[in-house]
Amino acid sequence: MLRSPHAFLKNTTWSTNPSLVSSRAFFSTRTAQAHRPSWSSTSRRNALAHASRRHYAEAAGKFSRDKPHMNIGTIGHVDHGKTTLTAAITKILAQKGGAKFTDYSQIDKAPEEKARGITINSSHVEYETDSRHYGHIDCPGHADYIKNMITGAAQMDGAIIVVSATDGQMPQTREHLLLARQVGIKKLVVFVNKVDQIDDPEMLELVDMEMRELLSTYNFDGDETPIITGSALAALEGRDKEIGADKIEALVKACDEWLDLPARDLEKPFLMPVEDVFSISGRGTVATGRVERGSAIKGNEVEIIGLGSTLKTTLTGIEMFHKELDRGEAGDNMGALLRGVKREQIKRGQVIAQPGSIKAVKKFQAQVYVLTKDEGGRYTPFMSNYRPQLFLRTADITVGLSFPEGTPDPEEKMVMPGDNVELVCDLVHDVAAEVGSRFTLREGGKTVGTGLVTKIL
Ligand SMILES: Nc1nc2c(ncn2[C@@H]2O[C@H](COP(=O)(O)OP(=O)(O)OP(=O)(O)O)[C@@H](O)[C@H]2O)c(=O)[nH]1
Ligand SMILES: [Mg+2]
Repeated sequence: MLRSPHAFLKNTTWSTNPSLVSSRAFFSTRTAQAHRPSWSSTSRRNALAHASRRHYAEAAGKFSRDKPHMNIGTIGHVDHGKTTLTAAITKILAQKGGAKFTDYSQIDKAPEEKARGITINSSHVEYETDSRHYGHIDCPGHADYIKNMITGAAQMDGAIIVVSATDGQMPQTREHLLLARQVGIKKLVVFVNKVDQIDDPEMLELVDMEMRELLSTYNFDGDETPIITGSALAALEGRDKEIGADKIEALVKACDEWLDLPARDLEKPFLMPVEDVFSISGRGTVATGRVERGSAIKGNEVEIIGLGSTLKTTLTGIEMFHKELDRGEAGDNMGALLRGVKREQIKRGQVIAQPGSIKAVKKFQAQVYVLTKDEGGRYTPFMSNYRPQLFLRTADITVGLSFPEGTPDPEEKMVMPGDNVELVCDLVHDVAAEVGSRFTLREGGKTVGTGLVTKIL
Protein backbone atom coordinates (compact mmCIF):
# COMPACT_ATOMS: atom_id res chain seq x y z
CA MET A 1 0.00 0.00 0.00
CA LEU A 2 1.42 3.37 -0.86
CA ARG A 3 1.02 6.08 1.68
CA SER A 4 0.95 9.63 0.61
CA PRO A 5 3.65 11.78 2.14
CA HIS A 6 0.92 14.15 3.12
CA ALA A 7 -0.97 11.68 5.28
CA PHE A 8 2.22 10.33 6.66
CA LEU A 9 3.67 13.62 7.72
CA LYS A 10 0.40 14.90 9.09
CA ASN A 11 0.89 12.44 11.90
CA THR A 12 4.18 13.91 12.98
CA THR A 13 4.26 15.59 16.33
CA TRP A 14 4.52 18.99 14.77
CA SER A 15 1.15 18.83 13.23
CA THR A 16 -0.71 16.96 15.90
CA ASN A 17 0.78 17.96 19.19
CA PRO A 18 3.17 20.86 19.21
CA SER A 19 4.09 20.37 22.82
CA LEU A 20 5.74 17.08 22.02
CA VAL A 21 7.99 18.53 19.38
CA SER A 22 11.05 19.40 21.33
CA SER A 23 12.78 16.26 22.37
CA ARG A 24 10.63 13.23 22.83
CA ALA A 25 11.63 10.53 20.40
CA PHE A 26 9.21 7.79 19.51
CA PHE A 27 11.49 5.93 17.20
CA SER A 28 15.18 5.44 17.25
CA THR A 29 16.76 6.66 14.04
CA ARG A 30 17.26 3.12 12.89
CA THR A 31 13.62 2.22 13.42
CA ALA A 32 12.64 5.35 11.60
CA GLN A 33 14.72 4.31 8.63
CA ALA A 34 13.20 0.88 8.59
CA HIS A 35 9.76 2.44 8.61
CA ARG A 36 10.51 4.73 5.75
CA PRO A 37 7.45 4.60 3.53
CA SER A 38 7.75 3.22 0.05
CA TRP A 39 5.73 5.79 -1.81
CA SER A 40 8.61 7.43 -3.52
CA SER A 41 9.15 6.11 -6.99
CA THR A 42 12.80 7.09 -6.93
CA SER A 43 13.58 5.15 -3.81
CA ARG A 44 11.62 2.22 -5.15
CA ARG A 45 13.54 2.38 -8.37
CA ASN A 46 16.81 2.55 -6.47
CA ALA A 47 15.77 -0.36 -4.35
CA LEU A 48 14.91 -2.35 -7.46
CA ALA A 49 18.17 -1.46 -9.12
CA HIS A 50 19.97 -2.41 -5.96
CA ALA A 51 18.11 -5.68 -5.67
CA SER A 52 18.78 -6.59 -9.26
CA ARG A 53 22.41 -5.67 -8.84
CA ARG A 54 22.68 -7.88 -5.82
CA HIS A 55 20.89 -10.68 -7.58
CA TYR A 56 23.32 -10.31 -10.40
CA ALA A 57 26.27 -10.13 -8.06
CA GLU A 58 25.19 -13.39 -6.57
CA ALA A 59 24.70 -14.97 -9.96
CA ALA A 60 28.06 -13.85 -11.23
CA GLY A 61 29.61 -14.73 -7.92
CA LYS A 62 32.37 -12.17 -8.07
CA PHE A 63 30.78 -8.76 -8.20
CA SER A 64 31.52 -6.37 -5.46
CA ARG A 65 29.26 -3.48 -4.64
CA ASP A 66 32.08 -1.35 -3.30
CA LYS A 67 33.03 0.11 -6.64
CA PRO A 68 31.48 3.37 -7.81
CA HIS A 69 28.50 2.84 -10.07
CA MET A 70 27.91 4.63 -13.32
CA ASN A 71 25.25 4.37 -16.03
CA ILE A 72 26.39 4.36 -19.61
CA GLY A 73 25.01 3.08 -22.90
CA THR A 74 25.57 2.66 -26.59
CA ILE A 75 24.16 5.31 -28.89
CA GLY A 76 24.50 5.87 -32.62
CA HIS A 77 23.00 5.24 -36.04
CA VAL A 78 20.90 2.17 -36.84
CA ASP A 79 22.95 -0.91 -37.71
CA HIS A 80 26.30 0.58 -36.78
CA GLY A 81 26.79 -2.18 -34.22
CA LYS A 82 25.57 -0.96 -30.80
CA THR A 83 24.08 -4.28 -29.79
CA THR A 84 27.00 -6.30 -31.15
CA LEU A 85 29.34 -4.06 -29.18
CA THR A 86 27.27 -4.43 -26.01
CA ALA A 87 27.45 -8.21 -26.34
CA ALA A 88 31.17 -8.05 -27.08
CA ILE A 89 31.88 -5.98 -23.95
CA THR A 90 30.11 -8.50 -21.75
CA LYS A 91 31.97 -11.32 -23.44
CA ILE A 92 35.43 -9.84 -22.99
CA LEU A 93 34.75 -8.76 -19.40
CA ALA A 94 33.18 -12.12 -18.57
CA GLN A 95 36.53 -13.70 -19.34
CA LYS A 96 37.98 -11.62 -16.50
CA GLY A 97 35.06 -12.33 -14.15
CA GLY A 98 33.62 -8.83 -14.44
CA ALA A 99 30.43 -9.68 -16.29
CA LYS A 100 28.03 -12.37 -17.28
CA PHE A 101 28.25 -12.93 -21.04
CA THR A 102 25.01 -11.70 -22.61
CA ASP A 103 24.81 -12.79 -26.22
CA TYR A 104 23.43 -10.66 -29.02
CA SER A 105 20.18 -12.62 -29.15
CA GLN A 106 19.58 -12.07 -25.45
CA ILE A 107 20.04 -8.32 -25.72
CA ASP A 108 18.01 -7.62 -28.81
CA LYS A 109 14.96 -9.42 -27.49
CA ALA A 110 13.93 -6.07 -26.02
CA PRO A 111 11.79 -6.99 -23.03
CA GLU A 112 8.89 -4.60 -22.63
CA GLU A 113 9.13 -2.40 -19.63
CA LYS A 114 6.69 -0.19 -17.87
CA ALA A 115 8.07 2.91 -16.35
CA ARG A 116 6.09 6.01 -15.51
CA GLY A 117 3.15 4.55 -17.33
CA ILE A 118 4.99 4.36 -20.61
CA THR A 119 5.90 1.18 -22.44
CA ILE A 120 9.57 1.20 -23.28
CA ASN A 121 11.94 -1.10 -25.07
CA SER A 122 15.45 -1.22 -23.80
CA SER A 123 17.99 -3.71 -22.60
CA HIS A 124 20.17 -3.39 -19.59
CA VAL A 125 23.37 -5.25 -18.96
CA GLU A 126 25.87 -4.83 -16.19
CA TYR A 127 29.58 -5.27 -15.99
CA GLU A 128 32.50 -4.42 -13.86
CA THR A 129 35.99 -3.19 -14.61
CA ASP A 130 38.89 -2.97 -12.18
CA SER A 131 37.71 0.38 -10.92
CA ARG A 132 33.96 0.69 -11.64
CA HIS A 133 30.61 -1.01 -11.85
CA TYR A 134 28.66 -0.08 -14.98
CA GLY A 135 25.00 -0.28 -15.83
CA HIS A 136 24.76 -0.29 -19.61
CA ILE A 137 21.69 0.50 -21.69
CA ASP A 138 21.27 -0.69 -25.24
CA CYS A 139 18.00 0.32 -26.86
CA PRO A 140 17.16 -1.33 -30.16
CA GLY A 141 15.16 1.22 -32.07
CA HIS A 142 15.85 4.75 -33.00
CA ALA A 143 12.59 6.28 -31.76
CA ASP A 144 12.92 4.39 -28.50
CA TYR A 145 16.24 5.96 -27.71
CA ILE A 146 14.82 9.36 -27.92
CA LYS A 147 11.75 8.55 -25.91
CA ASN A 148 13.84 6.80 -23.28
CA MET A 149 16.23 9.63 -22.97
CA ILE A 150 13.48 12.21 -22.64
CA THR A 151 11.46 10.23 -20.12
CA GLY A 152 14.56 9.47 -18.10
CA ALA A 153 14.19 5.72 -18.56
CA ALA A 154 17.66 5.73 -20.03
CA GLN A 155 19.56 7.88 -17.62
CA MET A 156 23.13 7.84 -18.78
CA ASP A 157 25.99 9.58 -17.07
CA GLY A 158 28.16 8.99 -20.11
CA ALA A 159 27.88 7.13 -23.41
CA ILE A 160 29.68 5.22 -26.12
CA ILE A 161 28.80 6.54 -29.55
CA VAL A 162 29.16 3.81 -32.14
CA VAL A 163 29.89 4.77 -35.71
CA SER A 164 30.49 2.36 -38.55
CA ALA A 165 33.74 2.87 -40.43
CA THR A 166 31.97 1.84 -43.62
CA ASP A 167 29.35 4.61 -43.44
CA GLY A 168 30.93 7.29 -41.30
CA GLN A 169 28.59 9.65 -39.46
CA MET A 170 24.92 9.38 -40.40
CA PRO A 171 21.79 11.37 -39.45
CA GLN A 172 21.19 9.52 -36.19
CA THR A 173 24.83 9.82 -35.22
CA ARG A 174 24.19 13.54 -35.17
CA GLU A 175 20.76 13.28 -33.62
CA HIS A 176 22.04 11.14 -30.76
CA LEU A 177 24.96 13.47 -30.15
CA LEU A 178 22.56 16.39 -29.90
CA LEU A 179 20.28 14.48 -27.60
CA ALA A 180 23.15 13.27 -25.43
CA ARG A 181 24.13 16.90 -25.01
CA GLN A 182 20.56 17.88 -24.15
CA VAL A 183 20.07 15.23 -21.50
CA GLY A 184 23.22 16.45 -19.81
CA ILE A 185 25.84 13.92 -20.87
CA LYS A 186 29.16 15.76 -20.74
CA LYS A 187 31.59 13.20 -22.09
CA LEU A 188 31.49 10.43 -24.66
CA VAL A 189 33.81 7.75 -25.95
CA VAL A 190 33.71 6.98 -29.68
CA PHE A 191 33.88 3.43 -31.03
CA VAL A 192 34.54 3.30 -34.78
CA ASN A 193 33.19 -0.12 -35.64
CA LYS A 194 33.40 -2.60 -38.54
CA VAL A 195 37.05 -1.91 -39.35
CA ASP A 196 37.30 -5.51 -40.54
CA GLN A 197 35.50 -4.29 -43.66
CA ILE A 198 37.92 -1.45 -44.38
CA ASP A 199 41.10 -1.86 -46.44
CA ASP A 200 41.98 1.77 -46.88
CA PRO A 201 43.53 3.38 -43.76
CA GLU A 202 42.75 6.83 -45.12
CA MET A 203 39.09 6.02 -44.75
CA LEU A 204 39.63 5.55 -41.00
CA GLU A 205 41.47 8.83 -40.73
CA LEU A 206 38.57 10.51 -42.40
CA VAL A 207 36.03 9.05 -39.98
CA ASP A 208 38.26 10.07 -37.07
CA MET A 209 38.48 13.65 -38.30
CA GLU A 210 34.79 13.83 -39.07
CA MET A 211 33.84 12.57 -35.62
CA ARG A 212 36.13 15.02 -33.83
CA GLU A 213 34.60 17.86 -35.78
CA LEU A 214 31.10 16.64 -35.06
CA LEU A 215 31.82 16.27 -31.34
CA SER A 216 33.00 19.85 -31.22
CA THR A 217 29.90 21.03 -33.08
CA TYR A 218 27.77 19.59 -30.27
CA ASN A 219 30.00 21.06 -27.56
CA PHE A 220 31.82 17.90 -26.63
CA ASP A 221 35.60 17.88 -26.41
CA GLY A 222 36.48 17.02 -30.01
CA ASP A 223 40.24 17.09 -29.47
CA GLU A 224 40.55 14.96 -26.35
CA THR A 225 37.69 12.48 -26.69
CA PRO A 226 39.13 8.97 -27.04
CA ILE A 227 38.31 7.28 -30.34
CA ILE A 228 38.77 3.52 -30.42
CA THR A 229 38.80 1.76 -33.77
CA GLY A 230 37.89 -1.90 -33.93
CA SER A 231 35.39 -4.61 -34.74
CA ALA A 232 32.70 -5.57 -32.27
CA LEU A 233 31.83 -8.61 -34.35
CA ALA A 234 35.42 -9.88 -34.38
CA ALA A 235 35.51 -9.59 -30.59
CA LEU A 236 32.18 -11.33 -30.25
CA GLU A 237 33.25 -14.13 -32.58
CA GLY A 238 36.62 -14.48 -30.88
CA ARG A 239 38.75 -13.80 -33.97
CA ASP A 240 41.29 -11.17 -35.05
CA LYS A 241 42.32 -10.27 -31.52
CA GLU A 242 44.12 -7.06 -32.50
CA ILE A 243 40.93 -5.46 -33.89
CA GLY A 244 38.61 -7.51 -31.66
CA ALA A 245 39.24 -8.30 -27.99
CA ASP A 246 42.15 -5.87 -27.68
CA LYS A 247 39.99 -3.00 -28.85
CA ILE A 248 37.18 -3.85 -26.47
CA GLU A 249 39.70 -3.72 -23.65
CA ALA A 250 40.95 -0.38 -24.94
CA LEU A 251 37.37 0.89 -25.08
CA VAL A 252 36.61 -0.15 -21.52
CA LYS A 253 39.84 1.45 -20.34
CA ALA A 254 38.91 4.67 -22.13
CA CYS A 255 35.52 4.65 -20.38
CA ASP A 256 37.19 4.19 -16.99
CA GLU A 257 39.64 6.98 -17.60
CA TRP A 258 37.72 9.53 -19.62
CA LEU A 259 34.11 9.39 -18.44
CA ASP A 260 33.54 11.21 -15.15
CA LEU A 261 31.63 9.58 -12.34
CA PRO A 262 28.33 11.39 -11.68
CA ALA A 263 28.07 13.60 -8.63
CA ARG A 264 26.12 11.71 -6.02
CA ASP A 265 22.82 13.25 -4.97
CA LEU A 266 24.20 13.90 -1.51
CA GLU A 267 27.00 16.06 -2.84
CA LYS A 268 24.66 18.36 -4.75
CA PRO A 269 23.19 21.58 -3.32
CA PHE A 270 20.20 21.05 -1.03
CA LEU A 271 16.75 20.97 -2.62
CA MET A 272 13.40 19.91 -1.18
CA PRO A 273 10.16 20.29 -3.16
CA VAL A 274 7.36 21.53 -0.90
CA GLU A 275 4.57 18.95 -0.61
CA ASP A 276 2.56 20.42 2.21
CA VAL A 277 2.57 23.28 4.69
CA PHE A 278 1.43 23.44 8.31
CA SER A 279 1.23 26.13 10.87
CA ILE A 280 2.19 25.13 14.38
CA SER A 281 1.24 27.48 17.14
CA GLY A 282 4.15 28.66 19.17
CA ARG A 283 6.68 27.40 16.65
CA GLY A 284 5.90 28.74 13.22
CA THR A 285 5.48 27.35 9.73
CA VAL A 286 6.58 23.89 8.71
CA ALA A 287 6.93 22.73 5.10
CA THR A 288 7.14 19.02 4.41
CA GLY A 289 8.58 17.12 1.46
CA ARG A 290 11.12 14.59 0.31
CA VAL A 291 14.65 15.89 -0.02
CA GLU A 292 15.61 15.51 -3.67
CA ARG A 293 19.31 16.24 -3.36
CA GLY A 294 21.98 17.47 -1.01
CA SER A 295 21.67 17.87 2.73
CA ALA A 296 20.76 20.61 5.17
CA ILE A 297 21.42 21.21 8.82
CA LYS A 298 19.61 23.32 11.37
CA GLY A 299 20.64 26.94 11.00
CA ASN A 300 21.25 26.79 7.24
CA GLU A 301 20.13 29.70 5.10
CA VAL A 302 17.64 28.61 2.48
CA GLU A 303 15.55 30.11 -0.29
CA ILE A 304 11.92 29.38 -0.98
CA ILE A 305 11.58 29.56 -4.76
CA GLY A 306 8.81 29.57 -7.35
CA LEU A 307 5.16 30.51 -7.84
CA GLY A 308 5.78 34.21 -7.91
CA SER A 309 8.20 34.83 -5.07
CA THR A 310 11.65 34.08 -3.77
CA LEU A 311 12.05 34.33 -0.02
CA LYS A 312 15.24 34.02 2.01
CA THR A 313 14.95 32.45 5.42
CA THR A 314 16.67 30.16 7.92
CA LEU A 315 16.00 26.52 8.61
CA THR A 316 15.39 26.54 12.35
CA GLY A 317 14.29 22.95 12.76
CA ILE A 318 14.21 19.59 10.97
CA GLU A 319 11.80 16.85 11.92
CA MET A 320 11.46 13.32 10.67
CA PHE A 321 9.33 10.48 11.99
CA HIS A 322 8.28 12.11 15.25
CA LYS A 323 11.82 13.05 15.95
CA GLU A 324 13.73 16.24 15.82
CA LEU A 325 16.98 15.93 13.93
CA ASP A 326 19.96 18.13 13.13
CA ARG A 327 20.26 17.10 9.53
CA GLY A 328 18.12 16.06 6.60
CA GLU A 329 19.51 14.57 3.40
CA ALA A 330 18.59 13.26 -0.06
CA GLY A 331 15.88 10.65 0.24
CA ASP A 332 14.57 11.82 3.63
CA ASN A 333 10.99 12.84 4.17
CA MET A 334 11.34 15.84 6.34
CA GLY A 335 9.51 18.70 7.87
CA ALA A 336 11.34 22.02 7.71
CA LEU A 337 10.64 24.68 10.31
CA LEU A 338 11.25 28.06 8.73
CA ARG A 339 12.07 31.26 10.59
CA GLY A 340 9.67 34.14 10.21
CA VAL A 341 7.72 32.61 7.33
CA LYS A 342 3.95 32.93 7.45
CA ARG A 343 1.64 30.10 6.47
CA GLU A 344 0.47 32.00 3.38
CA GLN A 345 4.02 32.74 2.21
CA ILE A 346 4.85 29.19 1.23
CA LYS A 347 2.94 26.60 -0.76
CA ARG A 348 3.07 23.26 -2.51
CA GLY A 349 4.90 23.57 -5.83
CA GLN A 350 7.69 25.75 -4.48
CA VAL A 351 11.09 24.37 -3.52
CA ILE A 352 13.30 25.03 -0.52
CA ALA A 353 16.87 25.16 -1.76
CA GLN A 354 20.38 26.25 -1.02
CA PRO A 355 20.51 29.97 -1.95
CA GLY A 356 21.68 30.60 -5.51
CA SER A 357 21.57 26.95 -6.55
CA ILE A 358 18.41 27.11 -8.66
CA LYS A 359 16.27 29.89 -10.14
CA ALA A 360 12.60 30.37 -10.81
CA VAL A 361 11.88 30.40 -14.54
CA LYS A 362 8.80 31.14 -16.59
CA LYS A 363 9.83 30.28 -20.10
CA PHE A 364 12.05 27.55 -21.40
CA GLN A 365 12.69 25.32 -24.37
CA ALA A 366 12.15 21.61 -23.95
CA GLN A 367 12.42 18.32 -25.76
CA VAL A 368 9.00 16.70 -25.46
CA TYR A 369 7.80 13.20 -26.21
CA VAL A 370 4.07 13.08 -26.93
CA LEU A 371 2.44 9.85 -25.77
CA THR A 372 0.47 7.74 -28.22
CA LYS A 373 -3.09 6.67 -27.47
CA ASP A 374 -1.82 3.19 -26.64
CA GLU A 375 0.40 4.73 -23.99
CA GLY A 376 -2.60 6.51 -22.51
CA GLY A 377 -2.04 9.76 -24.39
CA ARG A 378 -4.05 11.81 -26.86
CA TYR A 379 -5.88 10.38 -29.84
CA THR A 380 -5.44 13.51 -31.89
CA PRO A 381 -2.62 15.90 -32.76
CA PHE A 382 -2.24 19.37 -31.26
CA MET A 383 -1.08 22.66 -32.69
CA SER A 384 0.76 25.73 -31.46
CA ASN A 385 -0.74 27.37 -28.33
CA TYR A 386 -1.98 24.09 -26.89
CA ARG A 387 -2.41 24.61 -23.12
CA PRO A 388 -2.08 21.52 -20.92
CA GLN A 389 -0.97 21.39 -17.26
CA LEU A 390 2.75 21.06 -16.64
CA PHE A 391 3.81 18.99 -13.62
CA LEU A 392 7.34 19.60 -12.38
CA ARG A 393 8.23 18.15 -8.97
CA THR A 394 5.24 19.13 -6.82
CA ALA A 395 4.25 22.07 -9.00
CA ASP A 396 1.31 21.96 -11.39
CA ILE A 397 1.05 24.96 -13.69
CA THR A 398 -0.80 25.79 -16.89
CA VAL A 399 1.59 26.06 -19.81
CA GLY A 400 1.27 27.43 -23.33
CA LEU A 401 3.20 25.39 -25.89
CA SER A 402 4.57 26.82 -29.10
CA PHE A 403 7.30 26.08 -31.61
CA PRO A 404 10.81 27.51 -31.31
CA GLU A 405 11.74 30.57 -33.31
CA GLY A 406 12.66 29.73 -36.87
CA THR A 407 10.16 26.88 -37.21
CA PRO A 408 8.69 27.12 -40.72
CA ASP A 409 4.90 27.72 -40.77
CA PRO A 410 4.40 27.42 -37.01
CA GLU A 411 0.66 28.08 -37.34
CA GLU A 412 0.25 25.12 -39.69
CA LYS A 413 2.46 22.68 -37.83
CA MET A 414 0.87 19.75 -35.97
CA VAL A 415 2.33 17.52 -33.28
CA MET A 416 1.17 13.92 -33.54
CA PRO A 417 0.94 11.40 -30.70
CA GLY A 418 4.25 9.51 -30.75
CA ASP A 419 6.28 12.54 -31.90
CA ASN A 420 9.44 13.89 -30.30
CA VAL A 421 9.48 17.64 -30.65
CA GLU A 422 11.28 20.68 -29.46
CA LEU A 423 8.77 23.12 -27.92
CA VAL A 424 8.78 26.45 -26.14
CA CYS A 425 6.98 26.27 -22.78
CA ASP A 426 5.47 29.47 -21.48
CA LEU A 427 4.21 29.07 -17.92
CA VAL A 428 1.55 31.19 -16.22
CA HIS A 429 3.65 31.18 -12.99
CA ASP A 430 7.36 30.76 -12.55
CA VAL A 431 8.78 27.55 -11.14
CA ALA A 432 12.20 26.39 -9.92
CA ALA A 433 13.72 24.63 -12.92
CA GLU A 434 17.03 24.15 -14.67
CA VAL A 435 18.41 22.50 -17.78
CA GLY A 436 17.82 18.79 -17.28
CA SER A 437 14.65 19.17 -15.16
CA ARG A 438 12.01 16.66 -16.20
CA PHE A 439 8.29 17.26 -16.32
CA THR A 440 5.08 15.72 -17.53
CA LEU A 441 2.20 17.28 -19.42
CA ARG A 442 -1.33 16.35 -18.46
CA GLU A 443 -4.74 17.14 -19.76
CA GLY A 444 -8.12 16.04 -18.42
CA GLY A 445 -6.58 13.57 -15.97
CA LYS A 446 -4.27 11.81 -18.37
CA THR A 447 -0.60 12.14 -19.16
CA VAL A 448 -0.20 13.38 -22.70
CA GLY A 449 3.52 14.04 -22.80
CA THR A 450 6.80 14.00 -20.98
CA GLY A 451 9.66 16.44 -21.39
CA LEU A 452 13.06 17.65 -20.50
CA VAL A 453 14.15 21.27 -20.08
CA THR A 454 16.93 21.97 -22.59
CA LYS A 455 17.31 25.74 -22.48
CA ILE A 456 16.10 28.54 -20.21
CA LEU A 457 14.72 31.46 -22.24
N1 LIG B 1 31.58 -6.86 -40.47
C1 LIG B 1 31.14 -6.44 -39.32
N2 LIG B 1 29.82 -6.43 -39.07
C2 LIG B 1 29.40 -6.01 -37.87
C3 LIG B 1 30.30 -5.53 -36.87
N3 LIG B 1 29.59 -5.16 -35.78
C4 LIG B 1 28.30 -5.38 -36.10
N4 LIG B 1 28.18 -5.90 -37.34
C5 LIG B 1 26.94 -6.27 -38.01
O1 LIG B 1 26.15 -5.15 -38.28
C6 LIG B 1 24.77 -5.47 -38.16
C7 LIG B 1 24.09 -4.53 -37.18
O2 LIG B 1 24.61 -4.71 -35.89
P1 LIG B 1 23.79 -4.38 -34.59
O3 LIG B 1 24.70 -4.62 -33.45
O4 LIG B 1 22.48 -5.03 -34.59
O5 LIG B 1 23.58 -2.83 -34.81
P2 LIG B 1 22.77 -1.82 -33.88
O6 LIG B 1 23.52 -0.54 -33.93
O7 LIG B 1 22.53 -2.43 -32.58
O8 LIG B 1 21.42 -1.66 -34.71
P3 LIG B 1 20.01 -1.06 -34.19
O9 LIG B 1 19.84 -1.49 -32.77
O10 LIG B 1 19.01 -1.64 -35.10
O11 LIG B 1 20.13 0.41 -34.31
C8 LIG B 1 24.72 -6.92 -37.74
O12 LIG B 1 24.49 -7.70 -38.87
C9 LIG B 1 26.09 -7.18 -37.17
O13 LIG B 1 26.50 -8.52 -37.28
C10 LIG B 1 31.71 -5.56 -37.18
O14 LIG B 1 32.56 -5.20 -36.40
N5 LIG B 1 32.04 -6.01 -38.41
MG1 LIG C 1 20.77 -2.71 -31.57
